[in-house]
Amino acid sequence: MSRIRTHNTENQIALDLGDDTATTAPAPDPGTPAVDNSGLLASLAQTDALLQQWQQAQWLRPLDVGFARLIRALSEEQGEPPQPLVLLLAALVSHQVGRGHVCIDLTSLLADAGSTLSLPPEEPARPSLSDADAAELSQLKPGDLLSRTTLADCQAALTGSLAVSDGSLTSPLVLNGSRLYLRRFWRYEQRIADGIRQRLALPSPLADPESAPARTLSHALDQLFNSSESVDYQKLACALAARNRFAVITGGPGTGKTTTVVNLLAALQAVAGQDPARAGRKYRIRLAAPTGKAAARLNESIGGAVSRLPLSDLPGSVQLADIPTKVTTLHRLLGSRPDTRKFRHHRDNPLLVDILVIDEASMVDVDLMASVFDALPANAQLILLGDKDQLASVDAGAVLGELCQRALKAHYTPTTAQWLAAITGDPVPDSLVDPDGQAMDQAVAMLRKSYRFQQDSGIRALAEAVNTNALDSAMLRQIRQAEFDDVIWLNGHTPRPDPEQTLQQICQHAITGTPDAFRNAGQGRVVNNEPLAPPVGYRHYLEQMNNHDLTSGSPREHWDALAARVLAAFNDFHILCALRKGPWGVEGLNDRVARQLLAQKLIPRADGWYPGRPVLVTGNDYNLGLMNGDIGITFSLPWDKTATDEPKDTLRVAFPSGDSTGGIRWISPSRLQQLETVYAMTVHKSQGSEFNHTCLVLPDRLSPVLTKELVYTGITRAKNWFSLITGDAQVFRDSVGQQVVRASGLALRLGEH
Ligand SMILES: Nc1ncnc2c1ncn2[C@@H]1O[C@H](COP(=O)(O)OP(=O)(O)OP(=O)(O)O)[C@@H](O)[C@H]1O
Repeated sequence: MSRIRTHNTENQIALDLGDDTATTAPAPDPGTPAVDNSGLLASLAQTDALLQQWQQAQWLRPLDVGFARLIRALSEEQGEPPQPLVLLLAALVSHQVGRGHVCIDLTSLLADAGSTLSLPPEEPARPSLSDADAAELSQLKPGDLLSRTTLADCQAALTGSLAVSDGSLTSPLVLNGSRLYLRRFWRYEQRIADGIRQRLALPSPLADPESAPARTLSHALDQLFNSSESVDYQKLACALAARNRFAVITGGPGTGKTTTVVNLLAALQAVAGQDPARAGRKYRIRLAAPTGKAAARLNESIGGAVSRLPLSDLPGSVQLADIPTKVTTLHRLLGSRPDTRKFRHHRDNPLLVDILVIDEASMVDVDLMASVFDALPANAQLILLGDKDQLASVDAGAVLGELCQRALKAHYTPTTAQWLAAITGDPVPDSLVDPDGQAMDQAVAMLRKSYRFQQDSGIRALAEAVNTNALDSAMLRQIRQAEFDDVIWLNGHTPRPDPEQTLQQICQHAITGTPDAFRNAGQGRVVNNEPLAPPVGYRHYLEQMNNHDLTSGSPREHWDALAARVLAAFNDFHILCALRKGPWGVEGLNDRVARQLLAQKLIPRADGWYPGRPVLVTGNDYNLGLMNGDIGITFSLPWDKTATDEPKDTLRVAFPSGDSTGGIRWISPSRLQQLETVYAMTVHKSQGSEFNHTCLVLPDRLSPVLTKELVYTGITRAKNWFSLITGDAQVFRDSVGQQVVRASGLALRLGEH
């Protein structure tokens, strides 16, 4: 039987899923959707009509329907029209990729189509839909259509289709057991799995604990760690990661991921320095993060950690210059080019690197992770750092989460446990040993102790309660009654508050940070032996902005220093939302907060460009050196005066330089293309950031985006103060009960070998 092939590349047929206009397949005549007696769609035309209706109701994207049509057109071109079920599944797998899944798991789909697909969505259908159409839609949900379909039916229809293969052919769809993929995503997953497996199979020169390199490692770790704990998980993570060409170090906020990786790099350089075969040549190390913001944050923390290294105590004459402190974005590292998702570095032009460390790896999607593996030399070491419990990447995949699925119990084999004990001197707890541990388990280390938060920290206790599904009435009472020093639930006593009043309360909170609501009005806290200022709101940075005596004659450095202070002050408070749209979302709250700031005369206007406007960059701009996620603040500067004119103020947006110099880039608003005002941002966008005081706003209705991971990520963005405001108290509790489960086959593939 002949199979559908792509014309030139596999991507052509798999469509560019970022581009809604990518398909040209015509829309066949819509008939009236109907189901036959078996509950299945009777014809291709009816299937198409149904998909079109779902598109009209915004249940599906035009891209999803376009993809199904393309499958039909290509099959018909080859004289074998597909079954209606194949078209339906094609549209649904495309829909799932749009929701962050790498594939669709047919077993879950058939067991509970409604929640697997999140269809119908909880948001109301488009208002333009007529009552009759809406009524019809309500009868034809994917769950109803598939209620009498079995996995065997799906597999038979798919394997009988020209558009589907097991991956050995360049068909647009790939079926692997019960998982159906768009081919492009199947390839990403395969490239990642191959890259990991190949690295895990490489022999390690450290495998024999009695060998010279292993003894050097052990000696270096002893110098780097001097914990009195019975098991030092940081030291254990270093040893494990040193042994493998691929390793993952996961841990919650402040568990010492940065500290651990700096020690690891120092230990590896010590081993390299002692290795006669390398003749003193140290490893070429690069540090990267998925966003500019995450890279900047690591830049800030890594310098300090490197400067504290006891280098003179280490073997191998490790120098400060051997440990990098500059962090770049992954896109920059790989060499992104405008208008293509192909990078400059790939298999045929690999990166010149021996060790690559990626921080905030939970934000890396399958597409980017596959590109990382492509660009790495085969024997280069890859170390992923991140918090497995955070939200997964915005785009498809949850690579870090999947790799860390078994991290809690570790599953180290007795061999690994003995090796770790020999190298670190600490016995591995029995609870972490499993004779049936898989190869991947031997490369994952979890940090288990938070050093950033004090024992009595409410932020830490609340984050842990959310993460472990232990949000009990005692915890709710504690945050309602401000029993912790650092956490408040501003309207926690009101189960269903008046929406308008709550939105006003959010705006007021945004201005002052409501210090009085915190225990002791936020006074008297000491953190790291330093007194901590009470929590603030946005008034704080706006006052900093106006509180200066600079003039048009002031040197540029003074303006830079002012901008740096204002940007730092802006980091002292932030509102995070679960949603983008609506009054509880970023769009509604940005508008409201701006109007409130205007009403209080803290800003001169509430729309367009004005001094004080904070902006979030929403796309990479390599010409300007700005990355998606960068935050800048608009200033009015007296710089453009000419000799004869009156001084004329000019608006410029100040952005941190993004390197470790702490410099400022001043950019004219007219040059900025992709941005939005950022008094409020989504929790998704806030990943990789940290704010002194974080306010999490949850809406008045539950929706599928409100999950445990979202709430946990929101809470852990708070460094010293956390406030919660809810449109409905129950929504907070219910959100924590919902979990993100992203369909993917990566863990399975790695477990198979
Ligand atoms: N073993 C340790 N003993 C004492 N303090 C430590 C230890 N490890 C880390 N710290 C301190 O804890 C704080 C957090 O450490 P670090 O920045 O390495 O954690 P992280 O996991 O990278 O944090 P984040 O969640 O911000 O990414 C730092 O102040 C660091 O100096």
